[in-house]
Amino acid sequence: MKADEKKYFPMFVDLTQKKVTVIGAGNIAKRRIETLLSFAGTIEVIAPDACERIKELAKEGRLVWKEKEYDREDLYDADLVLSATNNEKVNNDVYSACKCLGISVNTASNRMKCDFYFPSILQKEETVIGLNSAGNPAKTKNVRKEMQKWIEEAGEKHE
Ligand SMILES: C[C@@]1(CC(=O)O)c2cc3[nH]c(cc4nc(cc5[nH]c(cc(n2)[C@H]1CCC(=O)O)[C@@](C)(CC(=O)O)[C@@H]5CCC(=O)O)C(CC(=O)O)=C4CCC(=O)O)c(CCC(=O)O)c3CC(=O)O
Ligand SMILES: NC(=O)C1=CN([C@@H]2O[C@H](COP(=O)(O)OP(=O)(O)OC[C@H]3O[C@@H](n4cnc5c(N)ncnc54)[C@H](O)[C@@H]3O)[C@@H](O)[C@H]2O)C=CC1
Repeated sequence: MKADEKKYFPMFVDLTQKKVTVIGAGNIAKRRIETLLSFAGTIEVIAPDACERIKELAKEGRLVWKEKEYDREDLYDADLVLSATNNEKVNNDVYSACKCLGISVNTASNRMKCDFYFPSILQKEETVIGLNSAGNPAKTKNVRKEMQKWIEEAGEKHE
């Protein structure tokens, strides 16, 4: 099957007892961590430098930031790995190591190196809507914005 003919199955996964290891602590890592905060048991971030928000979350004890460059050892106790550094070589190494270790991995810089795609998420009470467009993030972002409007409008109608 060609990559652009694939469809991704929306499996709703229990991460509450799992450890998610994020390599990199820039914009993309931050965006994804903000989403994961209410779902994942433990979040560990590996990066020599982190954006302000990630530093703040580390201070608040909501994640663990290891201020260092990535080593393969960082992956050993991970249940799920997100690789989001701005260094393609590092992202590729994280991907290869995870494949050897049997850990599910997402590589933000390369759609071909993902066991799963990171969803766009909408939440209302206990309902979670996860969106994916089989590798078309711009489309997903537009659909998310449209749906957000519908949900807000529907809420207003019921007030
Ligand atoms: C395949 C996928 C794999 C994965 O990473 O999971 C992937 C891959 C890549 N994205 C890239 C670029 C951008 N991605 C976004 C945004 C989002 N990307 C997300 C998911 C995914 N992105 C996965 C499948 C998505 C699907 O099919 O639905 C979202 C849903 C979730 C999230 O990131 O939180 C979030 C929208 C959230 C929302 O707004 O609701 C924006 C826009 C922006 O940032 O504002 C840009 C800028 C340009 C543009 O618009 O295209 C690049 C090139 C990187 C480079 O330049 O090197 C790659 C690499 C590649 O394609 O190989
Ligand atoms: N999938 C997606 O939605 C998108 C993916 N991207 C991809 O994500 C990558 C990251 O983007 P941003 O977060 O904006 O970059 P950024 O420059 O904000 O952050 C990069 C982070 O990687 C860390 N890093 C660099 N070398 C490292 C190493 N050896 N070990 C551990 N951490 C290391 C840095 O300390 C920094 O925290 C981009 O290179 C791009 O390819 C970009 C836009 C959207």
